[in-house]
Amino acid sequence: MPALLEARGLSRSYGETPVFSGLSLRLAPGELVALLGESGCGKSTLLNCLAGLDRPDAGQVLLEGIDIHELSEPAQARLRRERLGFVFQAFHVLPHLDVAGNVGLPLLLQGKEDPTRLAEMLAAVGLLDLASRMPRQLSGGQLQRVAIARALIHRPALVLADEPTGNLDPRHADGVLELLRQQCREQGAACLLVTHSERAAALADRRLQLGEAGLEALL
Ligand SMILES: Nc1ncnc2c1ncn2[C@@H]1O[C@H](COP(=O)(O)OP(=O)(O)OP(=O)(O)O)[C@@H](O)[C@H]1O
Repeated sequence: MPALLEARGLSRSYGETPVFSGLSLRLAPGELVALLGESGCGKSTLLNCLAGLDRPDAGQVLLEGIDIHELSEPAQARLRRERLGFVFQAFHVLPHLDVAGNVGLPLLLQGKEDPTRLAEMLAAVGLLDLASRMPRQLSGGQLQRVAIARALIHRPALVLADEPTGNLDPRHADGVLELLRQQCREQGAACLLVTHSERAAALADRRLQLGEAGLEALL
């Protein structure tokens, strides 16, 4: 099967300090892959390079066959807006928009507002009753669920999620994992999920470990 996402020979350093070098990775459509590794090993840096939010020092990232780092800035931004769902570790919820405004933003930016889809996503993460709340009035777990719903509402081909269940109780964590699985199963999306949770990793189709030896498959 052709890869939905393919990274070849990715390297990234901060100054003289390498974070990783020569990493290669393939995600097929419909796959949910867990990315594990100790704190500070470079998981977020890798996700940022895969999303085009950070530039690797060497290597290529192909999303649906397109080398994203070769695109102009506006073309890259458009590709991210349309094909990518990114769940940031720090949420990056916009403080001046309410819950519905944040979750609906990807559709608004594409000129494809869809109140039915918005209600469906809010319900899926248990935030329908909080649709008009402002972010400052939300708990950490609620903010995390806003970030998940916003990442999935436009049915992205690729989901990159940085510890999306880190702030959630087991019930909500299971709900979020089920949503990610559904996105893979029903939309053929590929999902790379950074997690420290055994429970989340156990639900993935494959597990990869990032460490000093690079990316290794875990059985
Ligand atoms: N802007 C930066 N300048 C210098 N070093 C950085 C910068 N950002 C990250 N680092 C370093 O790069 C390494 C990888 O960081 P990264 O955030 O990718 O790790 P991580 O595996 O996601 O960690 P965690 O599991 O704690 O979130 C760390 O040692 C970190 O200190």
